[in-house]
Amino acid sequence: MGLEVLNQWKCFGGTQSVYAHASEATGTRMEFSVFDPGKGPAPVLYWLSGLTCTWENFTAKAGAQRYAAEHGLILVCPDTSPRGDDVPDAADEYDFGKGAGFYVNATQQPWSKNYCMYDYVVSELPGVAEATVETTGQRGISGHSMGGHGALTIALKNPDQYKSVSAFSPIVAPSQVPWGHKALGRYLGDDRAAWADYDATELVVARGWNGDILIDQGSKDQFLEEQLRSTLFSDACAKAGVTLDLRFQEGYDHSYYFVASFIGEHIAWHAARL
Ligand SMILES: N[C@@H](CCC(=O)N[C@@H](CS)C(=O)NCC(=O)O)C(=O)O
Repeated sequence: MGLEVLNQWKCFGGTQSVYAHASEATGTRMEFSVFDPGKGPAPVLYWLSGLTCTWENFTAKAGAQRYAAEHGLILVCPDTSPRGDDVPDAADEYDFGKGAGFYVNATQQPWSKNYCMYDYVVSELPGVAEATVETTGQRGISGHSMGGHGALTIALKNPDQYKSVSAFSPIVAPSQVPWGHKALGRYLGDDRAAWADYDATELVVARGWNGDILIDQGSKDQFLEEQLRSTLFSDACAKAGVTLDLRFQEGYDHSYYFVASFIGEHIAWHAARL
């Protein structure tokens, strides 16, 4: 399967690339970005973005390349859903359909044909993205909001594949918040047992985590109380005996200004563990 180079820029001594390919998991053309510091084999940090995003939000707004170059990490950022005219969507809803794949494998019609973002990120993207760079074989994962949910659930379910996990403003308990009720209910159906397999708060108790976890959460995040509810996850980690550093950052909101303010610390944190 061919890889199309959509763009390449020199950036902090390395290369920022954007690629497209035909995905087997989603049955669509998928785009993703890769930053390579270009100094030989490096670990890979996967970044999963939030609602309404593509690979571009993090790549253009977070300012992560400076720190990735400094610490010698490759960055890979996928899209947040399948795209294309033939892909079902909920056009008037920012929190469902395109731009809102929730990193699950949908089981319900009409979503199940294309909305297989879990398989895409876990089983297909690493092979495709890592063929463009030289890696050490080590992988970490992080993300923002819906992407924080993706990072936590994917790491907890695949500890052999991801050695480090962190998140910004993550959805930690989709089974208990409106964004999650809507997305999991429609992608997975009414059976709440199926939701538990994509719920970090449930997964950390069921599976544990052999390492520590870092979460940054803005205290003035407009979604904190209704949708994010970070302390549900810190309570679950305490119960599971998992070390979580949940940092409430005073005065910060949900935006990429917040992500940009702390991404350097997350990259250093991952680099120390990979
Ligand atoms: N008010 C936003 C709600 C969605 C939102 O805040 N999305 C976050 C992730 S949950 C984001 O990163 N948006 C894109 C950006 O800030 O670049 C909208 O409707 O676009």
